[in-house]
Amino acid sequence: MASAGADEAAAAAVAAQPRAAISHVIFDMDGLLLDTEGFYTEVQEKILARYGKVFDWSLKAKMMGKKAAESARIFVDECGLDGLLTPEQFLEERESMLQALFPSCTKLPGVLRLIHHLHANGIPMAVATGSHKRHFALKTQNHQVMFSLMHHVVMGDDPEVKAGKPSPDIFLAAMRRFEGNVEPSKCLVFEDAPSGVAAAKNAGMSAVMVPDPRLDVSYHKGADQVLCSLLDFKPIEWGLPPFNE
Ligand SMILES: O=P(O)(O)OC[C@H](O)CO
Ligand SMILES: [Mg+2]
Repeated sequence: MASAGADEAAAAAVAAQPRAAISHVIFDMDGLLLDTEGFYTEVQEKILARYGKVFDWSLKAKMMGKKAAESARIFVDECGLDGLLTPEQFLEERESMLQALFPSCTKLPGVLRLIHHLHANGIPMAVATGSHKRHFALKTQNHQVMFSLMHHVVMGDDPEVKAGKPSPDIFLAAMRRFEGNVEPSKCLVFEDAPSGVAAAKNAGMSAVMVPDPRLDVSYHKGADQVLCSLLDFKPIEWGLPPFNE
């Protein structure tokens, strides 16, 4: 067993050489802060079952994190539903089911601890979500306090977000809305989706991925760090103030 002295020396070494000198943090929302991805899966499984098809995780990996219209197009194309269902009909069909589910969403493990810690230490935070304004309101209605700690939120239907993730648009817009002149290399993005990790990297930022365990590990590549849960995040590795526990 390592001695207390050895533990302290290891912590000092990590602090002396962080992976990056992060000053600003940007969070994805669905599947990262809020446990909403299961709702999308459930509803999409139901719609696809009507066509005798099964919704699987390779399709999920392509759809998650995207703007609604983009993920609808992927759903129709990948499932071979052209001529049977348009992307617009798909969005309309899933809408009432999603609206009923979103308000009951819960926070994912470790979210509150990390956000309160960063806030207490004066680290500016933002949210960058592919969700549009109407869905954002439904998902966050029971999590207002947490979102009030964000400097700002950028949504998928924001005029500055021309293309959804993996385009860097949303993360660059989030970066520009912080006060001062913030460099991408100083921004750390937390994401659950492969397209979100790619968007962060395309923006020149660091990316910590917290994927669903059902997502194949081949989708982890590109992330600077992959964690099972936000509870495993060690701020000191990124030049951020350490937890006090
Ligand atoms: O993961 P987010 O927060 O970018 O949300 C994207 C979609 O709304 C859900 O996949
Ligand atoms: Mg997400």
